[in-house]
Amino acid sequence: MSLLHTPFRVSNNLHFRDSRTYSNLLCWLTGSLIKLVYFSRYDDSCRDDDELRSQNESLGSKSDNSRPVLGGKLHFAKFETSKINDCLEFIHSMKLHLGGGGAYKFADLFKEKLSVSLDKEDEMECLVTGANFLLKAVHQEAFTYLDGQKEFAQIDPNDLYPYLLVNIGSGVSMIKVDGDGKFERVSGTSLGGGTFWGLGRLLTKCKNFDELLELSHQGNNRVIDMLVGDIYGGTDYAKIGLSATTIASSFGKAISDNKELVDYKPEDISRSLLRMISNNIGQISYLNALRFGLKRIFFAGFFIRGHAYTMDTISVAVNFWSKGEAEAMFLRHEGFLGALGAFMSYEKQCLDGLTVNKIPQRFPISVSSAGNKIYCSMNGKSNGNESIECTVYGT
Ligand SMILES: Nc1ncnc2c1ncn2[C@@H]1O[C@H](COP(=O)(O)OP(=O)(O)O)[C@@H](O)[C@H]1O
Ligand SMILES: CC(C)(COP(=O)(O)O)[C@@H](O)C(=O)NCCC(=O)O
Repeated sequence: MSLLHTPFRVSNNLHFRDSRTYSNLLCWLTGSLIKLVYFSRYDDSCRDDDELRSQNESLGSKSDNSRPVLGGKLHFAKFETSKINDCLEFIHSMKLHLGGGGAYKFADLFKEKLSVSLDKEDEMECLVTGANFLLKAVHQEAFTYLDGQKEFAQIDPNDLYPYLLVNIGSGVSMIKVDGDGKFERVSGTSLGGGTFWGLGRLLTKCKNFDELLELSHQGNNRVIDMLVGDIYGGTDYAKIGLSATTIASSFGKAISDNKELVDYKPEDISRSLLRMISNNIGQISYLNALRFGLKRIFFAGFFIRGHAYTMDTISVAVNFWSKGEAEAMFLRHEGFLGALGAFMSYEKQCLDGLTVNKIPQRFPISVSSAGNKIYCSMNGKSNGNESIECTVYGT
C-alpha cells in the first residue's frame, strides 16, 4: 500500500463534553479523490439534548441520562486530489481542523496550513468497518439496479455475513467479509476506475471524469466492440449460450476497421470502455463469490458514481455468469466506506465507551456494533455530498 493510498485521520484533542463547537473530521486521501467525513453538532438553540434523548427513546433506543448527548450530522464531501488546496480551504473555512482526521503524502501540507498531524489507518480494515456500519445502520443503503429499476434491499443486520465487498477505486479489491473486523482480501484487479478514467482521458481527450461518464450516455459500443453476431454472420452461437449481441471482443472492431482514433466518436469509445471495465469487474467478482459460496456481492468505490449504465452492466455480468444465482448490490455511500471506517475507528480509539446513536426518522433499525447501539436516518441525495443525522453519547 503506497502512502498515497493510505487513509489518515488528524490527531487532535477532542473536547467531547464541552462540545458546542464539536466537529470531528476524518479525511481520506487516496489516488484520485479525497473524501471527508465530519460530524457537526446541532446548534443548541435548534434542539436540546433532552429532546434528542426523548426522541431516541420514543423510537426504541435506550439512553443513559447520566451521559452527555450530542445531536448532529455526519457529513460527506469529496475533492479531486489535484484540488488539495480547495480541500484545505474548505477544512479551514469550516474550522474542521480544530476537531479531528486525514494522509501522509500531504502530511507537511496539513501541518503547515492547518497545524494538524496525520495518523495512518489500515485501508482494508477501514473499508470493511465502513461497509459494515452502513449496511447495518443506514436504512436504504444497499440497492439492486437492473434494467433501469432501482430497488432497495432489506438487509437484516443479524444476517449480513458472509458477503463479498468489491471496492472499485483506482484499482479493485475484493474482500470476503465474515463479521466485524473479520475479513480477507481474496482477490483484486488492476483494471479499475483508474483504468477507465486513464484510458478514457487518453483516447477521448476528456478533461474530467464526469465529462467522460456523460459521453458514455450517448455512445454506442457496437461501433467498436466486436459482437458474437459480427463473427457468426449476425446469428447467435446458441450451442454455447452466446447471443448475437454478446460482446465477443471489447474494442475488437478497431483491429479490422481501416480507421484511426480520430474516426471514432469519443462517445462510442467511452461507452465501450465503460462496458469493458464494468463487465470484467462483474465477472471476476462473481467468480470470487462462487469460489467462497457467497450469495451477496456489494459493489462500492467512486468508480460507480451511481451511474445507471455502470451499475446495469455490473448487474448483468453478475446475473449472466451466475445464471441468476447471485445478485449485485450497490451502496448509496459507495465512495465513503474507507473514510467512514476510519472515522468509526477514531471514535473507538479516542472516545472510549462512546455510543453513536443515530436518529431514525421513519425506519428505525437497531444494530449492535462493538456493543453499541446505532440508529440512523439519511438526508440528501445518494452518492453526493449528503449527511446522516445522528446523536452521540459520551461516557
Ligand atoms: N471527479 C472524479 N475525478 C476522478 N476520478 C473520479 C471522479 N469521480 C469518480 N471517479 C472515479 O473514481 C475512481 C477513484 O475511486 P475512489 O473510490 O475514490 O478510489 P481511490 O481510493 O483509488 O481514489 C477514479 O479512478 C475514477 O474512475
Ligand atoms: C492497491 C489498492 C488496494 C489501492 O486501493 P484504491 O486506492 O485503488 O482504492 C487497489 O488499487 C487494488 O486492490 N488494486 C488491485 C491490485 C491487484 O490485486 O491486482
